[in-house]
Amino acid sequence: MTIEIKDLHKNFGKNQILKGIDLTIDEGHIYAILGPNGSGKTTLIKSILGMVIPNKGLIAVLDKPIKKDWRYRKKIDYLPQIANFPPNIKVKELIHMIKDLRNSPSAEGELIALFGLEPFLNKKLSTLSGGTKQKVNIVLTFMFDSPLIILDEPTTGLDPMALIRLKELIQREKAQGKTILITSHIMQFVEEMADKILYLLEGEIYFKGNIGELLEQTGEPDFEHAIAALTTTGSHA
Ligand SMILES: Nc1ncnc2c1ncn2[C@@H]1O[C@H](COP(=O)(O)OP(=O)(O)OP(=O)(O)O)[C@@H](O)[C@H]1O
Repeated sequence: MTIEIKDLHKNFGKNQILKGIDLTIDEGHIYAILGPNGSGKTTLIKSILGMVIPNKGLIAVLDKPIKKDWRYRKKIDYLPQIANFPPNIKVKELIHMIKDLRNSPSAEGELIALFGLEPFLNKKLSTLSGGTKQKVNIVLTFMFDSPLIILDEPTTGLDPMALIRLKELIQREKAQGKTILITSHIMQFVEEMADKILYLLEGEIYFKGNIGELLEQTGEPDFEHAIAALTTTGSHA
């Protein structure tokens, strides 16, 4: 398996966000991490990345516990929900900076062409539109060749053409046997991309399974209504 999580707890002050998450993420699948706003999706992702330190529990990535050993991070490509890069640097400078930091082979040229970013390479980040910034972030995420890819709200601000490109890119990575975790509130995107659904509610994994199982369990006619039904009624999976 790629990731194993046991009894993971995270509090922010008195706020219990994750209340005992047990989860196995298998290689070669696309997992959607779903749940209402504030349910802890980003907290779970950041725990896997070592950016949030759990209060209790164990996380192992690629068969190694992540505690006190940060080298595993080189095996993960991460697209954050909100990327905070210095506004005054140019797109090509940012790409070079990230390449230098990672010091791994990268394939940014093809991705720049795929998302039509050539005209923006000499522009400062602060002058870009939201969607163009997101395309730059996608290039930064996909230009390395890591076995695990984590995408937090990857579709934000993308136009239809860029969305099609992103979907092709994700499928291509999956076909190479990579493991991909995605959070998104766009149910059509999730339905098209994910083969496993994880639904977080009140600090626990409330549902885990594929879309067929979700429809069967909720008795709803389609995916969007099934997810909505999990929030309001439903029973533990
Ligand atoms: N650093 C922090 N300090 C205090 N509280 C935090 C911190 N990070 C997250 N939280 C709280 O933890 C809860 C879960 O946040 P998180 O961002 O994980 O939710 P989410 O499921 O990703 O939400 P969304 O769908 O809105 O992106 C929220 O109530 C949030 O306010």
